[in-house]
This record gives sequence, structure tokens and C-alpha cells, in this order.
Amino acid sequence: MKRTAGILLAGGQSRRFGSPKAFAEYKGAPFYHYSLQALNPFCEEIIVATRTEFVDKFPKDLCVTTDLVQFSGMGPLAGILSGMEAVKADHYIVLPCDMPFIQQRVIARLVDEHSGDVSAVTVEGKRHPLVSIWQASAKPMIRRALIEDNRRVMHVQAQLNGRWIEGSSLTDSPKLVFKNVNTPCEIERR
Ligand SMILES: Nc1nc2c(ncn2[C@@H]2O[C@H](COP(=O)(O)OP(=O)(O)OP(=O)(O)O)[C@@H](O)[C@H]2O)c(=O)[nH]1
Repeated sequence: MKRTAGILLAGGQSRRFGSPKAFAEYKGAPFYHYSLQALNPFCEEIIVATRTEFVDKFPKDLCVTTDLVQFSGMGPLAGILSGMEAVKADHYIVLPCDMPFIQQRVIARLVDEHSGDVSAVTVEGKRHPLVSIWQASAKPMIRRALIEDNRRVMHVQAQLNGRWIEGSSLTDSPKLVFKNVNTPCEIERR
């Protein structure tokens, strides 16, 4: 049977937010909780890829890893590879930690629509490369990109046999569901 793992990206610097976004609260729960909930039914295991200083802030029952030392500080692509290296699986569902409106049923649809080496979501022309599903076979290409200091997730996706899935085919409210929060006022307005 194919094994699916989830990778929750939570190693960013949150410069625009001003405090670590993973632990910012929305409706009484930390942002990361919403991504975790969305991934949960579809993954045999979920790994949180984060920075050393955040490891102890996550509950002890979560699997948490830090980015591979070689690629530390290189952004979400490094987090994706680090998650892949930490957990063996056939494919990986990746979500950022700053998408508190994400929904399980939308991830279910994304899983149904996934094909090829990688799938990711686009909403009205805005690409969300981190909301994605990757085959394990993409790992060497990600590694090579990072070794060459190419940190762009979309660049790697373009080199793979991948597809962009229109958010409107997954949910009636794609702009909200796939909204990533970068500043506190974006969440205060809700
Ligand atoms: N593991 C890991 N995750 C990262 C890294 N950089 C960003 N992320 C995650 O990727 C997602 C999108 O991050 P961004 O909002 O683009 O970047 P950020 O550093 O969190 O925020 P800014 O400093 O405001 O750009 C979030 O879930 C981040 O936690 C990294 O180097 N390693």
C-alpha cells in the first residue's frame, strides 16, 4: 500500500508578522493546528519541519524535525526536503503553517486531483506552490536545486512532471481557504 506523509512547514522567520506565525492564534488555536487538522485524515504520519528554537514549543506528541543543517535558512524548499528525509513515504502532502482557513475536505479533493510528480494549487492566477503533493521521487531534484542555491519551490515544480490545480475546482471559496496570513491585520480583519 502507498504510504502518505504530511509535511507541515513551520520554519519561517515571520518577519512581516512580527512573531512566529505558527503559534499565532486564530479562534483560540495556534495557526499550525489548522494545517495539522487538515492533513490528519490523509497521512500515516505528519512531520513538522521547523527551526531549532521552535522545537520545544510544539506539543511533545507531534513529530518535529529541524531543517537539514546543510540547507538551514534556505526557505520552504529546504523544509520540504527535510520533511521528506525525516519520514519515509511514497508521497507527501505539504502545507504551510500560516493558512488557518484551510479545510480537510479541500485537502481530500486535492488528494483526489493529484497526479504526476507534483501538484500544487493556484487561485485566480496566484500560485500557492506550498499547498502541494509531491512524489518521493522528486527528492533528488529538490536536493540538487538546493545544492545549486536555487531556492524557488516553483522552479523545482516546473522541472517536474507536475500540474497546477485551480482552487475553484476544490472549494467554492478558494481565496479564503488558501489565504496565507503574512501580517497580524490580515487575521484581525476576520
Ligand atoms: N521548514 C522551513 N519552513 C519555512 C522556511 N521558510 C519559510 N517556511 C515556512 O513556509 C511557509 C511560508 O513562509 P513565508 O510566509 O513565505 O515566510 P516566513 O519566513 O514565514 O515569513 P516572512 O519572514 O514574513 O517572509 C510558512 O509555513 C513558513 O513557516 C524554512 O527555512 N524552513
